[in-house]
Amino acid sequence: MQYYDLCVIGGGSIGGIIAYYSFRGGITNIPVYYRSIESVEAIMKNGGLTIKYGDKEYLVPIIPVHYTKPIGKCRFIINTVKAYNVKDTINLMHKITSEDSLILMLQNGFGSLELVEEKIFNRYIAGGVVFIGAERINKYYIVHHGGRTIIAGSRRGFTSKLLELMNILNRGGCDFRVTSNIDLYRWIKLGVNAVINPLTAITRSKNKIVLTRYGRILAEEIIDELIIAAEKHGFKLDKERLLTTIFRGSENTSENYSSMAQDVINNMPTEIDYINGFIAKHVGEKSVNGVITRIVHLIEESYMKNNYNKS
Ligand SMILES: NC(=O)C1=CN([C@@H]2O[C@H](COP(=O)(O)OP(=O)(O)OC[C@H]3O[C@@H](n4cnc5c(N)ncnc54)[C@H](OP(=O)(O)O)[C@@H]3O)[C@@H](O)[C@H]2O)C=CC1
Ligand SMILES: CC(C)(CO)C(=O)C(=O)O
Repeated sequence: MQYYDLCVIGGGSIGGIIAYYSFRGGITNIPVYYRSIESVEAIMKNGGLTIKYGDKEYLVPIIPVHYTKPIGKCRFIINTVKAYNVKDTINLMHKITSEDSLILMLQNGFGSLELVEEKIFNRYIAGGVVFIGAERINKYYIVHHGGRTIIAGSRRGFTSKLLELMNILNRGGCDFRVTSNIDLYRWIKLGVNAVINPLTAITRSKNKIVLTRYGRILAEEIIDELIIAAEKHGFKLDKERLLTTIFRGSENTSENYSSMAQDVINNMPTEIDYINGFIAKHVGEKSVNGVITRIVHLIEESYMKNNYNKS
């Protein structure tokens, strides 16, 4: 059985950026798993992933693999598929891990980490929040639009494996940090995504739309409800600090189309249920977050002609 140091499941925008930092951090053989044969073939033809960062392009020589044909076990597995695809990767994660492996889930919103914690035992599992803007231009070409911080932590207790992963990614230029309170950061990141993602998706705009007058008004309305939801889970968030984080996030990634805006532009399903829909479940369906969730679902319905199976 072949052993790899690090594997990525889902080599889209964020998975590609993780492969880039890992490669620069000294990991040379990186299997990256994809859902479609088209992605595997396009990346093989290109000789790897091309990452544009600033005005430079880097070729990252990954090993593209279809998710139904695993090629070996991995010490670190970084899962960067969309939240609604996580359930399809559970089997793969079982196959490519051993009891010594660490799985890091990097999806936005709530639900993905919980699902993996529920389904996978005898493995180290961690969650992380990503403050990076990345855009997938085509199957093999990804643009890094700014930000370089990832905060990760395990809800099953401290593991030094996360520090090992931190060393690799830090060497590669990523500001990867480890926390003992990952849920606090997941709530803060939920605030960032609950504002930036639907506002950019509805308007099909770059992240800087949030910095406009109505962007700021809506941000406050969304965040007021998020604070109530967080309190129900025992987290007291400060509104002004949260808004500062959100607006700074929009500035740092101002030229990025959020992952949800990219979904809408590409006629794909969105993660709205894991983000604003999750907040609405706590504060009522008639809330601002409830309305935003329904508007984004309406937009999805306008282009989803049964050509993609979300279930
Ligand atoms: N884009 C961004 O700027 C940011 C995104 N995030 C979060 O990161 C996560 C990933 O988003 P993003 O990178 O934008 O997503 P993308 O849509 O760009 O990429 C998703 C990737 O997952 C692959 N995939 C889907 N199903 C499977 C499967 N069953 N097995 C293996 N691979 C699979 C797809 O394969 P294929 O190519 O074959 O379709 C694709 O390569 C999301 O939760 C998002 O919210 C967080 C911060 C910033
Ligand atoms: C950080 C941000 C807002 C970057 O665009 C993101 O998480 C996303 O696009 O999903």
